[in-house]
Amino acid sequence: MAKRGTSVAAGPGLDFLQFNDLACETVGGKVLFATDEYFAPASNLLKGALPQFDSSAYTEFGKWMDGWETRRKRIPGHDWCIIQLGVPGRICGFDVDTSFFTGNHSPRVSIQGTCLDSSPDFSLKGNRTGMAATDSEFAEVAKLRSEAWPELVPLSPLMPGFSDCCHNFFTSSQFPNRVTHLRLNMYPDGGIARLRVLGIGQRNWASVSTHDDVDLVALPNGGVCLGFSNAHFGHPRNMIGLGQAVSMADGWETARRLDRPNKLKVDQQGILQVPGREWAVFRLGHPGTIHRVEIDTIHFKGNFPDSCQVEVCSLSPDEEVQCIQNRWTSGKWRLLLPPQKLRPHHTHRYDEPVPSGPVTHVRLTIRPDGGISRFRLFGRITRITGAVGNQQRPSSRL
Ligand SMILES: NC(=O)NC(NC(N)=O)C(=O)[O-]
Repeated sequence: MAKRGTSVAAGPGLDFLQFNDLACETVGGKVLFATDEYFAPASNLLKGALPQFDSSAYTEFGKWMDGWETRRKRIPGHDWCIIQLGVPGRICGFDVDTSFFTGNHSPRVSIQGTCLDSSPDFSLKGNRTGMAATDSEFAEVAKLRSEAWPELVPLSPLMPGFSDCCHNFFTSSQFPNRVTHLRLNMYPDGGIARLRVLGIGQRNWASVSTHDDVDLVALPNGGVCLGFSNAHFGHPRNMIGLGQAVSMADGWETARRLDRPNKLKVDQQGILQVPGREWAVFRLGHPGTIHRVEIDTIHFKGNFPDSCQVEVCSLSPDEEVQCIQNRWTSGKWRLLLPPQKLRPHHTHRYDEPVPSGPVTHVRLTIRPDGGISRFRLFGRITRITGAVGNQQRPSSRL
């Protein structure tokens, strides 16, 4: 198990904790089956919000807990559930978060995974607190033969959910294949607050034509954040999530920079002249040519950035490794979108960016600081050799 607070390698210089959560309910992840949901339903595992605790909250079944919690087992066997990922992809690691489960946390887990051709047509519905799986649900799930799925995390101990040790990190680098479904096993029973499944989406690009318009940086299309200067209030990966942001927490928000001058000056376009900036770098899901940029400041009203700019480059796998290792201080960046004044709570559409040719990486820079809720890069895929795209990367690298 990887220790809390340490960087967890997912490739040369990469930390899988920065990757996307492919199972979160906000990207369509769902629990299809759970052996038992007596104290709290398994669907809680996939909530986007951080786990909560209310010392005075009880249900008719026992203490209210914000996670998946089964009854104390008095029969042979162990508890498990089947999760359908919202975004199929390569899994680099897991965070099994036991927040607030102390004295009732699951002592051990293992995780299995597979890639199914089609989604099973059954799924748990509604609040299942107080329920165990029925015989017909067991018969349905038996058809998946999930007990034989490859093991991504072997049987491993879990720490209880005290605030200093509630994150149990596991790497999954030994399993390079695309995954659509997981089986989470608790031995023998107990509670887990959240399961974060960290990886990179993998779309089937063979079915996409070079004439189709696609968001090349979107999470389901394989976009991934590979570096950033500041993520104090919200991680930049949130910007490539599905749909419109639900709140400020669903976007990228930096801390206020401390180097903002006492008296502010603007240039002729009304853009603030300040020394400070914040940035985030993404690898596109597929190399492509970008012809439309969207920058959304929805929800950021008193804290939107004054301006932004977008740069692009095309990197080979080795060049990408070098850039990650030197924290993106190098790179062959070209301007895609020159500095633009931004407005609060607004979707900015730029239909005529600088023609750039095929690119693999993008850097969004904001001045001096603030929040962006969504970042979209519409374009067309280009089938080029030698450049980095998730679908073309050797299995030894992400
Ligand atoms: N106090 C508890 O949490 N007890 C039990 N759990 C719930 N949720 O009531 C248990 O022992 O598993």
